[in-house]
Amino acid sequence: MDFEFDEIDSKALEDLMETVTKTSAKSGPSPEHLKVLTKFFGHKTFRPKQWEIIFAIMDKRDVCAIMSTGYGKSLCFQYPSTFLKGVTLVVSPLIALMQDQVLALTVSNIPACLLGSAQNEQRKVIEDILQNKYSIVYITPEFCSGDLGLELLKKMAQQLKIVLIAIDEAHCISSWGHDFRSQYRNLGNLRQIFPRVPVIAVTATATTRVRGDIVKSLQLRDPLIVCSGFDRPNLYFEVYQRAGGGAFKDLTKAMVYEKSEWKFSGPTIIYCITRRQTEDLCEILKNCGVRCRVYHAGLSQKERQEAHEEFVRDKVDVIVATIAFGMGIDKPDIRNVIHYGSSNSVESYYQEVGRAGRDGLPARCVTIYSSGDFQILRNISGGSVKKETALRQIEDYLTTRKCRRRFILEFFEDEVGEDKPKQRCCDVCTQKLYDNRTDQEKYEGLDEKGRYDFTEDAKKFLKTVALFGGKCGLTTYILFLRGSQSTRLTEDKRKHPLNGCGKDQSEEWWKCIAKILTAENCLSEKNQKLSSGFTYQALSLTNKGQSMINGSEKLLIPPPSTVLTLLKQKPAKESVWLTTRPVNTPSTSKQPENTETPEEIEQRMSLYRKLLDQRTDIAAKLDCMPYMVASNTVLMEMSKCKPKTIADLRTLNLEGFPEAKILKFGAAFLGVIARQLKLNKPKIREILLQNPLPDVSMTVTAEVSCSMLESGLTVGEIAAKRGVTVGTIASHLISGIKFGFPVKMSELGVSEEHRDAIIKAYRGLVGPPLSPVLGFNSVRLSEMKERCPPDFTFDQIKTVLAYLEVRCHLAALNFDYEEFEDFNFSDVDLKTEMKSEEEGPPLKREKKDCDPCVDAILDSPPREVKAEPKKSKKALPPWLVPKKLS
Ligand SMILES: Nc1ncnc2c1ncn2[C@@H]1O[C@H](COP(=O)(O)OP(=O)(O)OP(=O)(O)O)[C@@H](O)[C@H]1O
Repeated sequence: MDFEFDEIDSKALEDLMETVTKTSAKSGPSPEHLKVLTKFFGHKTFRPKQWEIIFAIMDKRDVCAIMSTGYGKSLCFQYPSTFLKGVTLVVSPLIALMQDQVLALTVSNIPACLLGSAQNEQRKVIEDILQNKYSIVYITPEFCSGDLGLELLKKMAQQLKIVLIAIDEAHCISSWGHDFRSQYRNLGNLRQIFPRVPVIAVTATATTRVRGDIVKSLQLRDPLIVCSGFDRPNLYFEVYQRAGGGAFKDLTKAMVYEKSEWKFSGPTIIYCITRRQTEDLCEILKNCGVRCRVYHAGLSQKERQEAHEEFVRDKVDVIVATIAFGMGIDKPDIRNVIHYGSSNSVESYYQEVGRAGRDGLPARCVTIYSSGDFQILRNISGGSVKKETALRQIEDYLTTRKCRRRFILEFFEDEVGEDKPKQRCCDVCTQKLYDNRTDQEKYEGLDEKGRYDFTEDAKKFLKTVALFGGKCGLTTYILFLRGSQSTRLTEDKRKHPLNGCGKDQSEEWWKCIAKILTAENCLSEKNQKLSSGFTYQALSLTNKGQSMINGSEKLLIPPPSTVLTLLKQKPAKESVWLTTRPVNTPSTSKQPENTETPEEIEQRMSLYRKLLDQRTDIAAKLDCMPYMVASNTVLMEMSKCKPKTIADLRTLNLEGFPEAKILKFGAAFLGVIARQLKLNKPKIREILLQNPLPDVSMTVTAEVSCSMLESGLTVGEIAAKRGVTVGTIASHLISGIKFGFPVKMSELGVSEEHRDAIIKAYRGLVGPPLSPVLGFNSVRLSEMKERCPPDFTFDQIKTVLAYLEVRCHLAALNFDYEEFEDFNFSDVDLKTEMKSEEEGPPLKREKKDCDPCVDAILDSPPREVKAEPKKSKKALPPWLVPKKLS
């Protein structure tokens, strides 16, 4: 194996192992365990269940772990081989998933490989495995049970130190599970091949029945059963009904409004019910400038792969998909999972939203549905009793008025805590926390008992059903009620006086009325099959419904939650602050106060975006996913702390950014930070463009020479390349100085001695205090030349004067001048000078702080001038006041 944990030699390791087995799981990991964890995985601590599991494995005990998505199951089976310096064999059902994991491990310098049945370099990989080159070997269940696989496994058992057998997605073993794979059934023979090696079975979902099946099939011996629970505290659940203003408007509920644009707050999956819906929605989003792709089973394998790749590589922000987009999405930073249309069961829903926020950061799970979705789902699923029950359960979830998290946890028979609204939990809790008004205080049209009078609308609906003889479905009745002139209605119905009697209410409203009437036993549903095979539900009158049409009985009931959301809301009292956005929800937990100014935040975000770009470049070069290089959190932290050296990076101890990544990618990120820090200072060229020196111009040819100098050529080389004299190039560069090109004085043959002497000569000629901006152009060069030593050239004199001119101009504009190294002095010096003018004699300055150029100016005897009126504390000394400030 070519990875080493060099601080531990093998003797020490044996001693350590003894200590490990003697240590109890409760006493927690030792410093050595944590050292390995940080070095290879970049984590500071184990999550509680992780350590329990890892301890059991190292104690040679079998484990069956049921841990929620994103809990960190992989670490449980990846860690033991790095710590024990052995090999772990992982059986996993999906090649794509294994490829991702192998890539991620390789990036972190943990040697890993993958063996599948249909693989090109099988022989080479097998050779390398047997030469102990890999710490983690991924293998498909099919390969495992083939002849070649069995032979390899036996050799591995004889020749290598196998420390663990891991069965990932272990629910595939059970026909009771939702993804049964027959090849998983044969995995029990691993026990015979590796009798003394501990086995771990991991899955995110397993009922008690499936769990029993796993233990039995894999022949686990007295396994430690660990269940992390189903709760995903970082997920925020929200549900909205489609409002009828178009799909984009609906989706804005799941978006954020930033800089006059609606955006998704990060990588997003939008699930739709049908392929057609995915395509329509994708088109709408594309037209609104969202980078998105569609994914469904009707696309070719290549198209699906491309869409998947573009999403995981951050080339598109949104994937609009059917549930075909599922297993094998390892992307940890998905910020939103949106169901545009209801899911078909609570199980599928929770599995789908489980793909959000696997990195542990907040993520949103938003459902935007319409009651019509259930009919579409019924048509797709065929309407078995099991499917019908599943649909009822998800509908209950969508319409519940209790905490949605609680609903889910109760559904999975998981532990539920106290029944009170919580922060950052779901839209229902948020509503309760921030708006504790009763329904009648909140919505219009409710009586003091919170009831709504549906009598009039109920009668309209029932009359419509009667008119159609109870033979039609909901859609037809609603078309009629809302005054449609569609040819789906016969002419007599289009012209009927009742046509349009309910046009002042929305489609969604009428769907709710139908539901209420069904629940009240006034309507009955019956499945009808058309000759085309399509089924629909006909709604007909019951006796109770019939008698309600002409009776005086009122339908005065508390409205179901679906209706409430359609009622007009009364304005909230000022003190009631309403939000359903988790990101905006204030937390009572202690949050560090952000003391950044808006400019600082903008700078940090600009750096963050550049770090993201750098990550994309690195990932493209390595052909891996960006999140494998560094997580968003790591980059966010870098943009906050702005490390300057590799040592700084190490000190930051960034979660999930281990030593291997620091060494591989640290320099690239540090480069971005260094560039940004410099860039944050306004570029002198930009300042001079906006506030040009008076009476200066620059030719195109001069610009070319300046650019060539910037590209690294010397003055001589530029002259040779352009076929002109050095003097010509010098004149180009001198004009460039006045436009902010950072030409070094030394490049034009000006030493510090030259500079000081020229400034002295200038001062002698013009006299203090200098008014450089006014003075430079009027200076006679021949006079200057006479005042300088004879070997000084005109170009040297012009260079220093050009610098002095820019320098003073910038000082007047209150900019600093770090780009002009030769004239680099801090603002403190200038301010000191300003202060001295305003408040008395200048402070004695330490020589090392002073810029010789400025000293030369400042040290000259004062000249009497008419004092300029003081404008502000920041007023400049008169000699620095430019002619014109734009
Ligand atoms: N001890 C830890 N400390 C901090 N982060 C961790 C720790 N263990 C795992 N993680 C992080 O948690 C995230 C999810 O880990 P992992 O992919 O192993 O989850 P999982 O349980 O296998 O999820 P899934 O069911 O989706 O496959 C990863 O970003 C991983 O780096």
